[in-house]
Amino acid sequence: MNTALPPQALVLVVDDDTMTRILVTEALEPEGFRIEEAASGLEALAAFQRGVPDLILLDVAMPGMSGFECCAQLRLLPGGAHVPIVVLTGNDDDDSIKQALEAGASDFISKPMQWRLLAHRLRYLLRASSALTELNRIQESLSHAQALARLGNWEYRLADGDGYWSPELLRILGLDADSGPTSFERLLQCLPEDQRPLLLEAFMELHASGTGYSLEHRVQQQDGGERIVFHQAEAVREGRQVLLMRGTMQDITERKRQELRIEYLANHDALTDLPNRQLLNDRIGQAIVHARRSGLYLATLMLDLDRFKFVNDSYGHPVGDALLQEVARRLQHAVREGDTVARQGGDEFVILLTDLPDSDTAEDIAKKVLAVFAEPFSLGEHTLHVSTSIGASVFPADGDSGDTLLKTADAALYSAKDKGRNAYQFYNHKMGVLVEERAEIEHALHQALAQGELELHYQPKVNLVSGKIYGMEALLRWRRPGIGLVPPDRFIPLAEETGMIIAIGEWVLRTACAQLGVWHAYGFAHLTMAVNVSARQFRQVDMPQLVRAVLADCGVPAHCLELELTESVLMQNRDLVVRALEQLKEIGVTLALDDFGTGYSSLSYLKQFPIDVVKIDQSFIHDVTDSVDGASLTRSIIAMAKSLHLATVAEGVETEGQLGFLNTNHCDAMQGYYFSRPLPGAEMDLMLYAGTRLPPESCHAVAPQRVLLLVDDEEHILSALRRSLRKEGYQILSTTNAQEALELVASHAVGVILTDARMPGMSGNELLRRIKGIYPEIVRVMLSGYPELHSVTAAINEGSVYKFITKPWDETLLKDHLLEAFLRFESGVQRPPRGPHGIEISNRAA
Ligand SMILES: Nc1nc2c(ncn2[C@@H]2O[C@H](COP(=O)(O)O[C@H]3[C@@H](O)[C@H](n4cnc5c(=O)[nH]c(N)nc54)O[C@@H]3COP(=O)(O)O)[C@@H](O)[C@H]2O)c(=O)[nH]1
Repeated sequence: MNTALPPQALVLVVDDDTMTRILVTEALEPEGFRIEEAASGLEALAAFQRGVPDLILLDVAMPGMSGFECCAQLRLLPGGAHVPIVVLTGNDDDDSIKQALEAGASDFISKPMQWRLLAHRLRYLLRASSALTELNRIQESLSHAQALARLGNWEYRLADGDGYWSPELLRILGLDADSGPTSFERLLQCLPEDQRPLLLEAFMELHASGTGYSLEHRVQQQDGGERIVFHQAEAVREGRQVLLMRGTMQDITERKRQELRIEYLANHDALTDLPNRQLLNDRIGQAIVHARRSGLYLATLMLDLDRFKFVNDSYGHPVGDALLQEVARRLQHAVREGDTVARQGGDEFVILLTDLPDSDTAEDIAKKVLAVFAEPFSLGEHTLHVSTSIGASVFPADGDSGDTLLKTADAALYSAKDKGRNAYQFYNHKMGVLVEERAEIEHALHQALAQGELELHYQPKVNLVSGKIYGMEALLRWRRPGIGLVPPDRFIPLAEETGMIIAIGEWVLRTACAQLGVWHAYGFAHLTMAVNVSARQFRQVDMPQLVRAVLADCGVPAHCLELELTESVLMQNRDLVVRALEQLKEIGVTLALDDFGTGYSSLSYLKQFPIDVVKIDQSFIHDVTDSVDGASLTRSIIAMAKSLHLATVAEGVETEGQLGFLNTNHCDAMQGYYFSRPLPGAEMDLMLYAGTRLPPESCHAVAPQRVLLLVDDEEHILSALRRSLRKEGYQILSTTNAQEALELVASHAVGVILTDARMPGMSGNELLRRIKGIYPEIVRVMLSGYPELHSVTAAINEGSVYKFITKPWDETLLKDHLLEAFLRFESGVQRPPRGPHGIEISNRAA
């Protein structure tokens, strides 16, 4: 404790008697004090406000303001509360002493004073005051520290039963300082009844033997609130006798809450609040023990939502999350309270059914769970129809541990998915064989890359105008020791699932580019190489960076590398994929969309990605010669791709008929067994050196250009239209004169005519009527500032107009409508106008 005296302490001497002031000064100054004098109470107050002294000597009997009054007022001044004030009283004047102490005096000195001792007395008082100030400071600091640590303390003296509770202890107990005795009995009453025996026993032991205690218990505050405290106590003994007991009590409510929350989160899924995998495993373990004892059954139903990825990708993650929450809610309602619905992660849920009388009951519940999905899900503005697949396993038949029950349910889930969506499947032994087979392939595949068992075969792609090989597709094979050549379908899905596709995919890219580099070096510098990229590679690998590195390592120009992506690549995390594809385009790589037609393929969808090539899936090509649908779908895909300036490659061409169809419809390139199967690099060398190609009669001429005729009597309209359409790749003819339009149609292979309605000489209606009569295949579009009903109905009645576009036109829609008109022209079908009265006026989306 710092109780050093101030050097040259300042003493304010307040006395109306000049002689007393002089004598005090004479006695104190030689002892090192500084003196300030005041002859009245008012002077004293003024002097105090000029500078706070270290001590005040104050006469009580003064005219005007008395010493008592002055003392009381000094105490109220800033800094006045703790200054020692010593009053000067008459000898044995008990009343004055009492009155002065009540007014706030610290001490008194009776007159006549003993001048010799005065300095000693004042020094002692100054030291005591300094010690008191320091004590107050420490007390305050301790209180702050206790409040900060939420830790209070108590003491209990056995001799007199007196005790002390710190302010923080009172706060923890929810009590006021003056709300009663600080006894142990009262402390005990602060605990809820069920907790009291715990503390009582510990306290008795402390009292009897001095053994300290550490307890966690609850306390009940007066307002009903409860806190959790960590309570420690010890005894101070003299010999065997306990003199004092003291303890601390720390409020650990928040920490406890957080611990409980952490424990909860460790066992629950944050999105749905359902038990997570860890808690589920625990529950299955307990349920197995219980089922063994009771002889009852239990079942695990493993659910995987059908096409959940599509929901996430199409509507965004917030909708996906809301769907998972709603599924969790419905599943909980569908089962009994004692059953567990858990979320394994992603869109996978597991239901643990306990206390089943037989395994048929599990089947009934599986049906009930499927029915839960019958009702569409209303998620904000979206209404979604979602189904699930369920794989089920039953204890004890399908597994006697949590792990095996989940594995067998998972195998059954695979089979349920295979059956199609919205189905359940119980585990059976055959699935077990498949599971083992998978495990074995997985193990062997791990070795395959390191042991050089993977190889690439190359399938040529042929240009259908020149008939020449212009590129290759690299196709992976696994030469498995003792088994032979394993096709990729048998192991790529597994490699995808396990993540091995990352290393394998990089090996494929490097090997294919290295082979391309060799072919370029041997004079086949025009060749391109297509490499398949899986969805997981795109998700987990920085593809642009990898491609850049591989191209640099192999010395292959970027435009010669083509990456084949499936729609599953595009459908995941759309923004990320678009960014990566744009970077790949910047590098100069060609991007092809593989297996087109099998997924969600649509025109608008294709427009979103920087794709260069569309590969028409072999299932369509297979059908072109013997199915009307196959033929018309393939024709539409080719026309649609052309309209987007994308090249088309037909996959899986096996027959001359298929090739003929592709030529007739101006497909750009083909690939398939008709020309060559995929071959090892060395065999492909021979084919390249031999210059193998399609004969000219198996090829077609360059596709004719689309010819558009614009007719309007106003030249500025024509030039605005030409400007709007200049990048669409059309051959544009234009005229201000309807008669000349007829001549242009006669001399050019016009596909679509776009004409103004009102023109001098011959109206647009008349012009189109004549064109329809002579060239019915030309698609006729009217551009009119006056969509008057009579001219529209006349044109419709005659079937002479395919579409109306009103002036002023929306540029994007104009392009879309003309493109649609050309597609119609190319498919050879003139569709009648539509709408409630057969009218279609198209300056807005039709
Ligand atoms: N992520 C990766 N996927 C790859 C890789 N290598 C191949 N694959 C994919 O595996 C699938 C099966 O490929 P594969 O067994 O090689 O079959 C290809 C051709 O052999 C086959 N094909 C070619 N022409 C014909 C034909 O005339 N008839 C017929 N029945 N089949 C034919 O088609 C497959 C072409 O594949 P693609 O052009 O990619 O669609 C397949 O999906 C491959 O993509 C790899 O390294 N990584």
